[in-house]
Amino acid sequence: MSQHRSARAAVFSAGSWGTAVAKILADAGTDVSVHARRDEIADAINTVHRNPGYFPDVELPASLTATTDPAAALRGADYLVLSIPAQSLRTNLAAWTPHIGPDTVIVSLMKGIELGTGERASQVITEVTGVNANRVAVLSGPNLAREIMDGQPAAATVACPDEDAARRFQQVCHTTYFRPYTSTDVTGCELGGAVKNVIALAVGIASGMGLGDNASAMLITRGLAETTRLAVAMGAHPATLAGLAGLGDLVTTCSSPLSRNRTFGTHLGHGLSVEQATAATRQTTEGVKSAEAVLALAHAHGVEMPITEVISALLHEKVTLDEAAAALMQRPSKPER
Ligand SMILES: NC(=O)c1ccc[n+]([C@@H]2O[C@H](COP(=O)([O-])OP(=O)(O)OC[C@H]3O[C@@H](n4cnc5c(N)ncnc54)[C@H](O)[C@@H]3O)[C@@H](O)[C@H]2O)c1
Ligand SMILES: O=P(O)(O)OC[C@H](O)CO
Repeated sequence: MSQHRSARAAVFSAGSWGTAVAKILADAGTDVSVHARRDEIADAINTVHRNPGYFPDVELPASLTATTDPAAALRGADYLVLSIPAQSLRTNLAAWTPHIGPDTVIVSLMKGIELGTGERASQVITEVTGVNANRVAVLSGPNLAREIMDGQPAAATVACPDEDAARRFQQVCHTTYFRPYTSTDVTGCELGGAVKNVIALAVGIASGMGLGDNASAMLITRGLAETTRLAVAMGAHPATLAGLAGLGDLVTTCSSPLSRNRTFGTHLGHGLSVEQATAATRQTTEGVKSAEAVLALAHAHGVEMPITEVISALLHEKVTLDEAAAALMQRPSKPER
């Protein structure tokens, strides 16, 4: 990247988190081009500097532009920032790959595991694009898009096997309200981000069933234990799961009514079916699909994940709410670990 020009980032797509990260990047002085699927969203970003689909009340930096043309968005990009539903990544990325430059670093914002393959987003990215893993990074942490759009303070982790690449992206997304740290533990960050969505479904369900804060704390704490067991079995560093992309994200997602995963769980706890809860949810709720993929990883790695197991059974409507709660409470007694 030239020392004489600003870094340039292409953000795909103009959803909730894509828009928030595009704003962070632009506020940090990075040139940003957002790829939107719909003409009216791209036009509104370019003309009135707002995204009417997600944050009609927030004015975006005037330097932030949008297009529906992937080639135009990616032209000269130092960074391709990907923020689409994890289950749609493989197909979309295959279409975008011919436009990715030879030195472009790809940054995943996605918190999901691919069904069928059990792959994390960074693995799908290296497989589909052929880009070396040293050019693939992950940004993850306790980051509710709505709060960030309001300029409220937040921190996150940028993970990449190449620590210099992580440091460079850290610089281009560091603002007065957004503080990124670096890490080389991509596996830990991605698993922390994906599994917390499943645990947030559980906490939402408990809340919807009218259970108290003790039950929420139990699910958060034991949820972290099972997340850490899986992540460590897959090569992650345990400290990552105690950090922003682990405990931090788990706490914010399980506590906030802004979380789509927690809210989806609350709907289930109120007695809605999965179909009804899906109909009531407009935005991406990664945990609903990822629960099954996480459970498959747990089985493949011989790791016990009782909360994930019960949530997966509930999502497939194999157990009732009461049976799910009883299944967790009546497990054999054991030491805490
Ligand atoms: N919203 C947040 O607060 C937040 C924070 C951190 C991470 N994330 C993660 O970011 C990722 C994106 O979530 P989001 O909140 O932006 O979701 P969203 O539903 O708000 O936006 C998703 C975007 O992807 C596009 N999209 C939907 N289906 C698609 C498909 N099949 N093909 C191509 N594009 C498609 C939509 O048009 C939209 O632009 C998820 O993995 C989520 O876990 C979200
Ligand atoms: O709204 P959710 O449940 O997808 O959570 C959003 C972010 O991942 C919180 O860090």
